[in-house]
Amino acid sequence: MILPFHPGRLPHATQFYIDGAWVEPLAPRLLDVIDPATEAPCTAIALGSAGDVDRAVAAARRAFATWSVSTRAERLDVFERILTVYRRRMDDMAAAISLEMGAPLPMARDAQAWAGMAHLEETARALRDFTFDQQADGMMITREPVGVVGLITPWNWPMNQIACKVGPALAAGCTMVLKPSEVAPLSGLLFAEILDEAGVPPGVFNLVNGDGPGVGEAIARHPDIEMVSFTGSTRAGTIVARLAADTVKRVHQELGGKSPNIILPDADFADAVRRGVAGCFGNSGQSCDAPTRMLVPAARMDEAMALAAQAAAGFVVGPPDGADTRLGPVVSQVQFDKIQRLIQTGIDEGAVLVAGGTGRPEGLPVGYYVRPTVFGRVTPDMTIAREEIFGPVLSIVAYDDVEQAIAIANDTQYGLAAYVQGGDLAQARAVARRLRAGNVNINGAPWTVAAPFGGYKQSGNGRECGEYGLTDFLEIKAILGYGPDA
Ligand SMILES: NC(=O)c1ccc[n+]([C@@H]2O[C@H](COP(=O)([O-])OP(=O)(O)OC[C@H]3O[C@@H](n4cnc5c(N)ncnc54)[C@H](O)[C@@H]3O)[C@@H](O)[C@H]2O)c1
Repeated sequence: MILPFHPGRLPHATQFYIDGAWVEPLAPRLLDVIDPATEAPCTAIALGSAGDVDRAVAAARRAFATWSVSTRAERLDVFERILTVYRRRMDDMAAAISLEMGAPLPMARDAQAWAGMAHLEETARALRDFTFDQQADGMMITREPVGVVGLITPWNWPMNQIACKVGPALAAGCTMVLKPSEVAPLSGLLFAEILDEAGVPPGVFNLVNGDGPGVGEAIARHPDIEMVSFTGSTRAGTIVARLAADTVKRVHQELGGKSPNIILPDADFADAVRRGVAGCFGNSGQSCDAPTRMLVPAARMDEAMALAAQAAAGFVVGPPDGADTRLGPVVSQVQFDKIQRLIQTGIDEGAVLVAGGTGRPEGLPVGYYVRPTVFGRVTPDMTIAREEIFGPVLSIVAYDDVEQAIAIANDTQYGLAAYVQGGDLAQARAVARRLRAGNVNINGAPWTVAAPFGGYKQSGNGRECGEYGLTDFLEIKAILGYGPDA
């Protein structure tokens, strides 16, 4: 059994991890960390400034001289040590994530904290087999670390995102400054403790907490940072890209989504609808790749609405440590208010509410709890079919034929993920190829950490996970002079 996390277990919450040591911020400024289940502060962190970023970048720059030329074996050894400590502290990590962002404890352990470990394992595997040098056509093509990197992460899958950046940066030979989300900073602090105990060389990994304008923007514009890898909203991602342009940084963005889920006419319909509802509501709807637009044949809209409403009723909302809880609170007042506003907009624009609605679920007057909500007869132009809601809110949209389904699916500024359900696998695969998204899942195929993850269009650029993630942290150098007359 996982015990709820006590913030007293994080003795360095108001410090930063720079050059292998816990240090005080240059100018103390505190921010309460709010437990979304109680709406009360559970601890406080320090918010950093551009000066703190300078210190961290200087440490990373010094460490780059040695870490960038470390051997594969030395890096793999560091991964092994990190994983040993991570596995030992897995329950602590799960409890910290549950406290900071509200995930039910079992999910916080078996999905959230687990994902961090799985990405580190997969990155180590990719590193073991990776080809850094290739000789061909009189050249040596060699892949080298891109340099000092800035990593900015969100609150919704906090360790998943941190591991997806820190892992490949380490494997590539980069040194780094991480800024976790200030909304959910406990897991990042715990992760820094893990790397410290694992003996990651000083300066290779640095953590500065802070908000977007104070620390995120200082990272984005810093002249001594060569690349910034950002996961978060499209709004903040574009600010980062603009600020990074002056120093011609490489910018890797993992941004928002509004992913379609096409249920083809020959799918096992009841199963597909139920799976779609579960996919949309998981993590209280706070996943960038959630299938939030369910596309069904027009003739089966009523059936889809009934099945989805029935499925929604099975999602017990409650406190993260509740025995029956499937959905915890959403992360913050800001998110709660945004979701409420968008549910109301769905009603106002004429979508048919078949489950949930505005207000808190019965019996949960405190905490950012949202009613699992399903709208039917949503048209593609409605706000709830276009905007990322980031809560447990499903929109069911009708299509007349498969061509129209594909057109509706692709009619979005986003392109992160897509889903296809169908009996004829060849047809489902053909539809998958026509969807403009970085990940397409057919018939609920099991997820794998080896799958490259990233967006088309305004969902971002670059790819994370495994070998593809590692590649994104490398520069390519051609050394001519390997020909027959060299
Ligand atoms: N594509 C993906 O892989 C992926 C994964 C998870 C989340 N997301 C997206 O993240 C969003 C939710 O996360 P969020 O609310 O934490 O996003 P957010 O953009 O508010 O914050 C993300 C991070 O960016 C920082 N930030 C905010 N403003 C900034 C600025 N001006 N300059 C630099 N940094 C800034 C924040 O402090 C935080 O660390 C959703 O849109 C979701 O789709 C995408």
